[in-house]
Amino acid sequence: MTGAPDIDPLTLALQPPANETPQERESRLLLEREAKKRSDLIDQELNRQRNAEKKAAKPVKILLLGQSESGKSTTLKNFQLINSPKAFKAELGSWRAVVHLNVVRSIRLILNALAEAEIAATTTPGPDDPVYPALTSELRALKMRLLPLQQVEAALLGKLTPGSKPRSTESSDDQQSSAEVSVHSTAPWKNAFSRLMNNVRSSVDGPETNEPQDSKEARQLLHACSEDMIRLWNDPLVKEVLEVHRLRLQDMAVSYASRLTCSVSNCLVGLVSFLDSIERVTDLSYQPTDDDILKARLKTLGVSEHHFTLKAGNMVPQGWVVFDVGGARSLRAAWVPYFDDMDAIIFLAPLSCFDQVLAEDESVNRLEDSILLWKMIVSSPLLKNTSLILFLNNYSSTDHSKGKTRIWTKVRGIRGVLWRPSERFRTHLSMSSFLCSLSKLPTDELADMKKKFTMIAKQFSQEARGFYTYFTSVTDSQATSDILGSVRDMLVRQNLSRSRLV
Ligand SMILES: Nc1nc2c(ncn2[C@@H]2O[C@H](COP(=O)(O)OP(=O)(O)OP(=O)(O)O)[C@@H](O)[C@H]2O)c(=O)[nH]1
Ligand SMILES: [Mg+2]
Repeated sequence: MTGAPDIDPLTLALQPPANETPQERESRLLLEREAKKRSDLIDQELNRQRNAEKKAAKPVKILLLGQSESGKSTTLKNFQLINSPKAFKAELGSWRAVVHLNVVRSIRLILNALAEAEIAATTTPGPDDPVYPALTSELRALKMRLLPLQQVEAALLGKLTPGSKPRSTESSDDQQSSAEVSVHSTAPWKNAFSRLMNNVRSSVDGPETNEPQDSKEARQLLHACSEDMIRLWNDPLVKEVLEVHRLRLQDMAVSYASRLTCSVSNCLVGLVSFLDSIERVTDLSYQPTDDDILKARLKTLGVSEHHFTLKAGNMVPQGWVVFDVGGARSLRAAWVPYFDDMDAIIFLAPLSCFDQVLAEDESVNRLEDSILLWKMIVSSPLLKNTSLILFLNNYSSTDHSKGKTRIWTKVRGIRGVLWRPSERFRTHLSMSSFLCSLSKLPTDELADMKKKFTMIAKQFSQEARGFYTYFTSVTDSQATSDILGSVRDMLVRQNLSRSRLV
């Protein structure tokens, strides 16, 4: 069959007119070239925008690193408080249980020290040994009356990780008695607590009505012991016993003893605030404040991931992911898989660790460990392009009552540390409350500390990268909010400039 040739109408329309003159042809081609140029430019711009959007849509990833008790989880809580306050509030009930565990645990550590004092009274001390004061009959009676609190601790811990034993980095029975409250970050501990306390809604909306019997009993027992706990903590003899206990055990090379010492000293530092607020936190209607939650100690095991949507200035809100890790030595191998693809590391170096040893290894000074850890992180090839944000933490600690923390102030001989506080610094610390004094530390000492970490960052970084330092006190929510605000703005700017939008 024959007919008209099958010509595409669009091709037909685009064909040059049949009677086109050479000048018309010339100007048509010129117009076509210009149109093509414009079209290519538009394509290029669209591609660039697509790539930029792809990059901008990628969440900003931050990894919190540092040794145990350096303040990583406290920094994360600040992120939550600032960026998802509703979720933070919804967890009040869960945190109340953690605060109660903190109180019970610190009381138990004091009772342990009193028990040591009683045992020591039956033996003859060495010529240089600090000697325990004799316990009064009132103190002995107090100790007996507070023993049932151990059941409260066991009950709360038992509910913390249902179906499994509460985790601990320590193993023997004795050590178990001084073990820290810790749960694996993948364990649904908050759900477990919620079930235990059955109060997630009521903690937000009003009084609890449906609390399980065992947890109610635990709270009532805590409330009933409140006066005795206050009396114990305020007894000057107890302070003396704790001071002698610390000095004695510091000089002993017995592993368990040293472990207990550092447990007492390191942990009570974090728990003192609750010992000073026993009446308030054991009240039957107690609801934790934001401040309480920031100070409540719950050791992290494993790595946990937290998602936020943050808005910097008039920018489009952006996804952020913050990773919190367990800082104990045995948990550090789990960090490495997270090194890849991080935008920034926030490293927390605690300033309050000159005279402390690691809870998990009493032969290691905390400051030395922190410096070695910083070196390892700075020189890691996986992190060579990652920005470093250093929080020199505890700089301004105004949140502890004066005097009561004085027992932890003695700076004793530190052998083999990479950075040694000067005589002036040591005198300064030993004269005043350790925690309270940090806000008044000689500025040249702080500058030295900053210089030390900065030098390592410069010396061990394989490539040029962002490096920012802040003096922080992450239990101070206002100050931390300002710092996290500037970290956010800085990372947003950095991300934008990487995606060439600015
Ligand atoms: N006063 C004061 N206490 C702090 C500060 N930072 C942390 N703490 C306390 O120190 C304790 C330990 O803090 P965390 O944030 O749990 O420490 P971490 O680094 O997460 O420790 P791990 O989970 O064991 O790795 C808590 O009781 C905190 O309240 C600070 O800046 N000032
Ligand atoms: Mg933690």
